[in-house]
Amino acid sequence: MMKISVIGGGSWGTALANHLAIKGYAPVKVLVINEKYLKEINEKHTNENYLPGVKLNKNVIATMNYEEIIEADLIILSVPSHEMRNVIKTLKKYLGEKKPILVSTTKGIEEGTHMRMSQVIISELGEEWVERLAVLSGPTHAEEVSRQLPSSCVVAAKKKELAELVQDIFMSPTLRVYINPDIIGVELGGALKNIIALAAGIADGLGYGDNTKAALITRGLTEIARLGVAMGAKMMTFAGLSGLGDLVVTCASMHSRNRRFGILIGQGKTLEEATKEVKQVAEGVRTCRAVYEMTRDMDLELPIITQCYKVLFEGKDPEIGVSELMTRGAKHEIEEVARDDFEW
Ligand SMILES: NC(=O)c1ccc[n+]([C@@H]2O[C@H](COP(=O)([O-])OP(=O)(O)OC[C@H]3O[C@@H](n4cnc5c(N)ncnc54)[C@H](O)[C@@H]3O)[C@@H](O)[C@H]2O)c1
Ligand SMILES: O=P(O)(O)OC[C@H](O)CO
Repeated sequence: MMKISVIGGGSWGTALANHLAIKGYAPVKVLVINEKYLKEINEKHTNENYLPGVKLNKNVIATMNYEEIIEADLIILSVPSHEMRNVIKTLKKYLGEKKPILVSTTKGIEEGTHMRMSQVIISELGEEWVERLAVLSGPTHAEEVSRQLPSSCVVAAKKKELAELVQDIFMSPTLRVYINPDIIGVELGGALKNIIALAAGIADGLGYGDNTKAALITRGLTEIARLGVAMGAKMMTFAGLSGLGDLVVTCASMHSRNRRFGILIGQGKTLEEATKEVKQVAEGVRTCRAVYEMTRDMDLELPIITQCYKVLFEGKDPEIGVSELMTRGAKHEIEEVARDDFEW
């Protein structure tokens, strides 16, 4: 059986390690950066800060040692996007000649470079790693996967054989895994939905209703697809698990850190206050800034993302932001590129 390890002992890394340990992989080593979590996972088999109330499989073993992590045939990356480059730089030092499969589960875009996570990884490790790298994304809150509630996700990789191998490793009666060759679309779906989840949370915080939420989800998906296609993704990927699927779960669930962050902003809290209160990583905040900067000079209409940026980073009153979204010029619902069957 393959040896598996995980870098990032937060909610998602721990939930995935537990999932694979339940499937029979043993041990699944998880890199943590704090003695407290090391002791708690190895002695009590819990990670209360990140997965309250969840009893972990005894084969989930925490370590603070990269030497143990690189012994694996497959390494899962579950760190915040702003830490990915540092993590890969460190990993590279330990890898030497080893070439494990890497599975990125991080949903974000790097600020400054505007790279997707797989691009960050390849830029540090080199092009020869493209065929060793897969991306896993989809509507999978750690709180539910760790309780084995039926969930589904998607794996993208350059080579079909690698996507199928990773599919087989993660697939279980409670986690159904699909494959998709569109790495760009799968990564962007997971990263961009976080911005729309912030916007949905802001609308909730303002006291708006389900109609508002549905409008944000639907028109948010249009923006995700518009930007995604401009960046080389395939349109249909956004109708899948890493697009619509993850967007729905994140905008609707109180598990979502991004949605909870947005609610606090809608209630009038500052960026700093919301960051302190949510504690764990709300990826949409950095991703919103990265996307705003990346697209500022592009001829792309991204009204929800733009208003979200202005509310988060320019102190704009969110009610004014919503009002400006509502009072833009009248529009056709369907994108120009797909309008052939929709003209009068
Ligand atoms: N939580 C979920 O339900 C979920 C589901 C799917 C994908 N994701 C994605 O997975 C990524 C991680 O999310 P999370 O929910 O686990 O976040 P989290 O805040 O719960 O945990 C992040 C973990 O990364 C660790 N970490 C930070 N810097 C590190 C470093 N340099 N080296 C090693 N570890 C480091 C932290 O100590 C923490 O344990 C995010 O991109 C998120 O979008 C999360
Ligand atoms: O808690 P969030 O908002 O980071 O969402 C977690 C996952 O991306 C849901 O699939």
